[in-house]
Amino acid sequence: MGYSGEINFVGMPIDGYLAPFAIATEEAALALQAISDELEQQELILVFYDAYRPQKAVNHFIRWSLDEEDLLMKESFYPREEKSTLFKKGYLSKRSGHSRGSTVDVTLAHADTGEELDMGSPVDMLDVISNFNTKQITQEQAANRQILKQLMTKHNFKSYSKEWWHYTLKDEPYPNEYFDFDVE
Ligand SMILES: C[C@@H](N)C(=O)N[C@H](C)C(=O)O
Ligand SMILES: [Zn+2]
Repeated sequence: MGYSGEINFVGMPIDGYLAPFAIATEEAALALQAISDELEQQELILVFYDAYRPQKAVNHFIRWSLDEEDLLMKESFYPREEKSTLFKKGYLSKRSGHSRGSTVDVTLAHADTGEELDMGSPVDMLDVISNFNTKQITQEQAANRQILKQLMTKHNFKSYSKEWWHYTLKDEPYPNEYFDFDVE
């Protein structure tokens, strides 16, 4: 839940993230619980990087993208992209599914060690290597992305071609509402 701290592509706590919590609609939360239950048999766990995102946080991302001089986190999060193109290229959205409450950024980890499966790029690496079907990763990394995708799609989440970690509930309960209450 990096947006309440400093380890994220902006490099500071993001507006509206007052605590490292994951909030989701009841419908999404129930589906995610079912996924977690199923993962237990495989000794894996779901790791959350983001869930509900206030619109004020999206507005923070927009302001940040317009500040050409602030390249504090470029090397770690968007080394091959210009920050001014991140929205245009689909790595960020001005009307984010996250603000509708039924979108999550997730990965898988081993239940015993907490070690994340190798997906070929870290969550929020804003780069072509994070595109689901990139050719820049190994077969094993691609297989790990498939494990996550199969599980999420089985439980009615749809994937996003630009970011292997980003999933939205298919029948989301608030398809046209962009919430703005704080994460706390
Ligand atoms: C920034 C990344 N975690 C993300 O969620 N990107 C999508 C496109 C979004 O902003 O909704
Ligand atoms: Zn996302």
